[in-house]
Amino acid sequence: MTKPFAAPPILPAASLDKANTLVEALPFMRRYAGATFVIKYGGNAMGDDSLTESFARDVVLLKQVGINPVVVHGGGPQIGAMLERLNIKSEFVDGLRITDRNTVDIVEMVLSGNINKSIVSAIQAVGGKAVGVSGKDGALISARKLQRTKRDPDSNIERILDLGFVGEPASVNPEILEAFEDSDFIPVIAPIGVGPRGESYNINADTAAGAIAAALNATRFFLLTDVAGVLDKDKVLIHELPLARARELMTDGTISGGMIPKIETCISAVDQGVEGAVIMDGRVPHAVLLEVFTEGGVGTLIRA
Ligand SMILES: Nc1ncnc2c1ncn2[C@@H]1O[C@H](COP(=O)(O)OP(=O)(O)O)[C@@H](O)[C@H]1O
Ligand SMILES: CC(=O)N[C@@H](CCC(=O)OP(=O)(O)O)C(=O)O
Repeated sequence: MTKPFAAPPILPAASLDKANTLVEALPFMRRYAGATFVIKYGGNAMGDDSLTESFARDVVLLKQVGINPVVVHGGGPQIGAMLERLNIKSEFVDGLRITDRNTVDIVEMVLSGNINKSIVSAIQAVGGKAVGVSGKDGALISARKLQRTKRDPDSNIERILDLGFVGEPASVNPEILEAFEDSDFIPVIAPIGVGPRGESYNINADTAAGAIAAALNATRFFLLTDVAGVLDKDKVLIHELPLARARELMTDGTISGGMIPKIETCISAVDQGVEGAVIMDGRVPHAVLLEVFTEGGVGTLIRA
């Protein structure tokens, strides 16, 4: 006798959603297997322990599915807090911290010490393996002093600004990072550069991350910030931004303030061969996973 047909059990909607999410992720896992992703993790996204934990889980998952994540971190607010504790005044020009000899010591201590090791610990606490390096290790980031000029609005004379030990990457030697590619270790990089005489330079973390993404020919460069992505004139998120359009939006003033150096960094990374740069909200839990493994993503994708 044939068995009566048994109706399949009805899955609760939440379980079905989970299954669909996993199925949706599969083609992305295939597409990105073996790819390098450089992720800039900013100081503003670090304040909250649960956010740091969700970021660490995302990075570990990427590594687990065969992607090669490289983390470059900032720490502006944390440097500011330490300087304040030590009663050292700090000023910014065009978003860059004026960094005298005293300040560069503190910047290096906070970035390569406290912050770097707390991200390494966060990754290890969720089961990953991480190793912290600064741009000085393995001569990863050779830096030169950043030259800045500013036009005086009254006299219209261009003046040279001395930002002290603020540097820009002169060259990136990715050898030390290549050593981690075939290992289980996730590199976590502090944006400190080394000058010709072994001196330390304070490099804006977006800039350092962009230079590393370019040197590694990364498939994706993620910039985690505190807005959903690039917004248009009506404050609506732009999902895809070709390079030419990005330049137009800077010229017509739609992109301003802190977003300008980010876009410039993304344009330069894409110009140098990075397949796509994504600006997205690091305050959204699991922002990286949602961007990588879901259709449409969550931020603004900038590409050629
Ligand atoms: N078109 C734009 N789209 C999104 N953000 C913009 C735009 N133009 C200017 N911004 C500003 O840029 C800021 C991001 O830069 P910034 O504050 O320097 O970020 P972070 O601290 O993460 O480095 C946003 O919070 C926003 O105020
Ligand atoms: C030259 C310069 O300004 N360097 C930055 C480096 C840290 C950084 O960029 O951190 P966020 O990404 O968190 O802003 C600074 O001293 O604050």
